[in-house]
Amino acid sequence: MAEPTWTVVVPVKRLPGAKSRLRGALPAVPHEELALALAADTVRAVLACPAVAEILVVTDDARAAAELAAAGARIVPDAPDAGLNAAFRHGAAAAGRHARVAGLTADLPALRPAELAAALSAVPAGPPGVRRFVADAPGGGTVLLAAPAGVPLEPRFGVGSAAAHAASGALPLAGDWPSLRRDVDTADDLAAAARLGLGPRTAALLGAGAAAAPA
Ligand SMILES: Nc1nc2c(ncn2[C@@H]2O[C@H](COP(=O)(O)OP(=O)(O)OP(=O)(O)O)[C@@H](O)[C@H]2O)c(=O)[nH]1
Ligand SMILES: C=C(OP(=O)(O)O)C(=O)O
Repeated sequence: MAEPTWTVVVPVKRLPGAKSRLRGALPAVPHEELALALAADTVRAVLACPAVAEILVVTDDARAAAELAAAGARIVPDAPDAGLNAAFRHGAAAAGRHARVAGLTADLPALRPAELAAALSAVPAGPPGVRRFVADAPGGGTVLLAAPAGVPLEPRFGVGSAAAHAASGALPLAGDWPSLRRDVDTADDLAAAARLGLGPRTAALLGAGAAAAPA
């Protein structure tokens, strides 16, 4: 059984500008509803993960902040307002020096708490203090970056981030965690996530045709 030792930092962009590659994927659904649903299902799964002590959502979006705080997240204003890596660093700083911090993207609507727990449990607790990352399903991006206590997160998310994290000394975690690796950037990604089983907020938007994840 995983111990609740991790602080997970999840950045959420202001909804009107978020998930721009997904705009129009569900023509009947306002885009901001979809972006918020992806984040809400991600946060819900993190909160249900037995390895997680606290979730910090870094956002300046008032609507996302209200909903995710009500769900149980601690909201950290995106004071740097300088993109996702600055938001990750800011959240990690708010977590404190003694926390084990993991950064997670907010676009994982199929995430299963047990897969997140398995990935976090695969991070060695002791020396030498190397950061670990989980690449996304295509392999080029990153969904999770974890640092041992006292080690800076040093996030390098963005295009080609898996290679950037490796080049910065982080090691990949190799587990078979399909729901963790399934980030949603495009309509095809959303269909792939639906095949895995979506969380309830995103499933409701897709309608009765989408498979809901088991509780
Ligand atoms: N707080 C904060 N979060 C961000 C920022 N930029 C991206 N994010 C979040 O970082 C994560 C990964 O970002 P992307 O997958 O590139 O998401 P995106 O920028 O919303 O999507 P696109 O517009 O399609 O590039 C998502 O959880 C975003 O909400 C930012 O400037 N501030
Ligand atoms: C943020 C990332 O990319 P994407 O926008 O493709 O999810 C990443 O993989 O680091």
